[in-house]
Amino acid sequence: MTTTQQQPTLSARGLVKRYGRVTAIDGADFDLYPGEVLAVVGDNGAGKSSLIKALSGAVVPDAGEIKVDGKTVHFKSPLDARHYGIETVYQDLAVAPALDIASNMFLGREKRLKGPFGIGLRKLDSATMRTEAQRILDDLGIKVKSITQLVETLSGGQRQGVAVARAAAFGTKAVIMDEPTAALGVAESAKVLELIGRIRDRGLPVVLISHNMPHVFEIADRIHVHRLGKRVAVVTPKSHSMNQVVGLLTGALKLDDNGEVVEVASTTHAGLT
Ligand SMILES: Nc1ncnc2c1ncn2[C@@H]1O[C@H](COP(=O)(O)OP(=O)(O)OP(=O)(O)O)[C@@H](O)[C@H]1O
Repeated sequence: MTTTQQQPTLSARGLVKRYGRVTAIDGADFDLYPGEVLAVVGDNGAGKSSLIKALSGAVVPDAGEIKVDGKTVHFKSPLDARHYGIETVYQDLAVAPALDIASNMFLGREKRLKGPFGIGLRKLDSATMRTEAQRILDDLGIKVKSITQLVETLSGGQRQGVAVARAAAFGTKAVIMDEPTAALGVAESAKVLELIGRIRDRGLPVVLISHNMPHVFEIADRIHVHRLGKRVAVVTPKSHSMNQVVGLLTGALKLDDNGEVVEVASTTHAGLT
């Protein structure tokens, strides 16, 4: 159960990221608490991807602060974020289709044989990697024919499962997922959502970027609404309706000082230059 009395696992204050004249993140705040699935929603171009890229080390923000377990961090690359236990599953998945499942699970973290074969000849310990990869998939309830199956022979949902399982296996603080169900059918999406729930229940908080409101309402504990480069609201599927969340992300609605949803008077394009 999430309470905002806890210390966030991953948080940010006042993040800014500019690409030339475009301000993709404009003073954004962010909080992920232990034991939760936090959905990040927003219109196209709101800056969701840029925000998670900053949180996962893929871009370096121009200003602002990121903290892991309350300690300020300065990620210079995704590897830095990984060292802190933050794993990201990107939209394009970054799996190697021509390699088998076990090799994909250990991509960049290959195990070498002990002794002269491993140290001198850098021979891979394929047997151990296969056993461990199988255990990870079994733990998460992901079924595949064989751990030595090439990833290119898997369905989109199974590939997503391998990428998510890899993140869940190596992440110790958080798993961030950018639109994990975007390319999947109904049944495969349901499996990925189930998997997200299982990862959360095993104690690893998940950040889920999604345009799919029914998915968000099905799985998220809290919803971070992003608009024009910043966080404009945090609500829950229990306290707010899908229509309200859509209103908040389009700017038709806003939260007032008491946290109540109110309509925004129609604007006359003030502020647009
Ligand atoms: N590498 C880049 N170079 C230039 N502009 C960029 C770059 N990445 C993002 N932007 C711009 O920053 C803004 C925010 O983009 P971002 O991809 O973070 O938004 P998003 O909310 O994830 O959008 P979508 O839902 O469409 O993926 C957009 O105007 C986008 O065009």
